[in-house]
Amino acid sequence: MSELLVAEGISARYRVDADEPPVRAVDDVSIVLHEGESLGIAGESGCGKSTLASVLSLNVHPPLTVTSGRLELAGHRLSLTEPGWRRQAEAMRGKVVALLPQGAMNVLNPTRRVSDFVYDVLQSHMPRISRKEAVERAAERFEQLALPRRALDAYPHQLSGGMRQRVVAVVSTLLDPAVLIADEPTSALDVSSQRALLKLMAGLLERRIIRGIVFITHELALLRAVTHRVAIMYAGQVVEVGPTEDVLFRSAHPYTKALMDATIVLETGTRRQRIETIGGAPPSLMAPPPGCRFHPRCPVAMPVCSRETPPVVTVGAGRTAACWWVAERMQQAAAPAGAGAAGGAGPGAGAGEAEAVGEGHDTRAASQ
Ligand SMILES: Nc1ncnc2c1ncn2[C@@H]1O[C@H](COP(=O)(O)OP(=O)(O)OP(=O)(O)O)[C@@H](O)[C@H]1O
Repeated sequence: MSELLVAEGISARYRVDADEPPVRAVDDVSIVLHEGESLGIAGESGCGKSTLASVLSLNVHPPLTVTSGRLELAGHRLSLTEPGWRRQAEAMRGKVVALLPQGAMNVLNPTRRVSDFVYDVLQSHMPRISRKEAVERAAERFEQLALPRRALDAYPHQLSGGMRQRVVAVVSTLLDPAVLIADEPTSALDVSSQRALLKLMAGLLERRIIRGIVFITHELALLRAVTHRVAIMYAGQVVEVGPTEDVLFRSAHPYTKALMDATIVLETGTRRQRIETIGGAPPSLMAPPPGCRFHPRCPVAMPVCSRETPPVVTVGAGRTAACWWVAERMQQAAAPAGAGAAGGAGPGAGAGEAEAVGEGHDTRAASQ
């Protein structure tokens, strides 16, 4: 499968106060989106998902800066720290990559019709397009995706929230971007509007209107519905990547397992959530812990985890996890029988496949 988006070693930080260290919101993240694929990005609130969405969609504005990394988007290469990359990014925004942000429906101006919005969007990239052509182009796309053509004549208040969100989603694809970065696009929608938007996004891919989607959410149920593969983030880093069902139901990384077992708790007075099944809270991204950032909360942490950055281990076909504990288990599983494999992966976990971490906790305890 060919690669549509390749992000390598992306680090991005917010510097809000000169007297304080920057917030290292995304730190050395590498991901790949394949042609025709929907890739989910999940993790607790504050783990850097939206920041990564901003970088991947080339929407990087102060106080956010990119400190390292390379991006390849539909054959266009950008080195995000070289002078001139912003100009290049500006030319690609909307045309090569488009962002559907949280609460996108609110971009519609209440005093103007949807058709005015369509014209504004298209005209800003295609100064010569006539209003008639712009509206016709949108109408065709609406029909293709089973949205009523009459929505173009409506003012935003005449449409439901779900319809407004779908309208903005479709308008964001009018310049035929290769990649759509959808950042929590279904948040604040009721269940039936969520379903309709997910169907619309699947339609965009199936009809090859777009060639790939990065779908950001903290709702794990949605990942199953829309994504082929998923990357799990913790404290600004990717900890596990693989096919969605494998990552969610046969998690390799202790954090993914915790996330799957979690009761997500909304913290009073904020829109942040934390996981209740494991103690502690995610670290401050101004001063993340050394080694593995999850080690202070990890039920299977080893001494090395607090000292050294974990290796990225292949745990199956197209699956990786960044974890010392997983690395040790893979090594044990690969060792010949009787060669000190006590406490290694259990039955069914061959050299190329780590077993789900849930059972692994018990196995490891037995080996100590
Ligand atoms: N404009 C900003 N200025 C300073 N820090 C920011 C800003 N936006 C985000 N951050 C910080 O960057 C870190 C990552 O935030 P980000 O919004 O990317 O996470 P997230 O996983 O998308 O969270 P959520 O699910 O709540 O949107 C957090 O520590 C957050 O407080």
